[in-house]
Amino acid sequence: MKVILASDHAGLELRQELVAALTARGVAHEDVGPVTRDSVDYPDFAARVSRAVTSGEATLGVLVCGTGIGMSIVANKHKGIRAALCTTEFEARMARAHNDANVLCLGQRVVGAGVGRAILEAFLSTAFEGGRHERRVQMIREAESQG
Ligand SMILES: O=C(CO)[C@H](O)[C@H](O)[C@H](O)COP(=O)(O)O
Repeated sequence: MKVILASDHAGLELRQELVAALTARGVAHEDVGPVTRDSVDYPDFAARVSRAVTSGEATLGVLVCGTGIGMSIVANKHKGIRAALCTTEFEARMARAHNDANVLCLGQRVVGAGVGRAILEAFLSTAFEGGRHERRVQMIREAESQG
């Protein structure tokens, strides 16, 4: 498994916390920035992570902005991306187990570092359940193809 992470300026510190957590846990990851708190535009970073996931360069993506909303809107415009904006561990588990979400979005202005780390842990440690959920995820793919 390889995780790719990005943020905008409003998510930089939480992203750095998550990178440190992945390093401590020994999870392969790539941090694609930004490196300073200078104001940047979240669509650029959401696109970078989304393309890495859809191309197979990374298994899962993590995007952090102020609320996580902008990142999730952009990521979900990318075909093959199922981005989940999560504020609780439960949502993160369900996003993986039921929706096979492949991008986790977090808001640094919404959740603290401890909760953010716990959400990431839940997201990474939960497998897609398949079964009835596979049929529904397939319906999402079909909806994407229909435009
Ligand atoms: O897209 C967002 C809100 O839906 C993100 O939270 C951004 O990080 C936020 O809009 C950035 O705001 P700023 O005033 O430019 O710091």
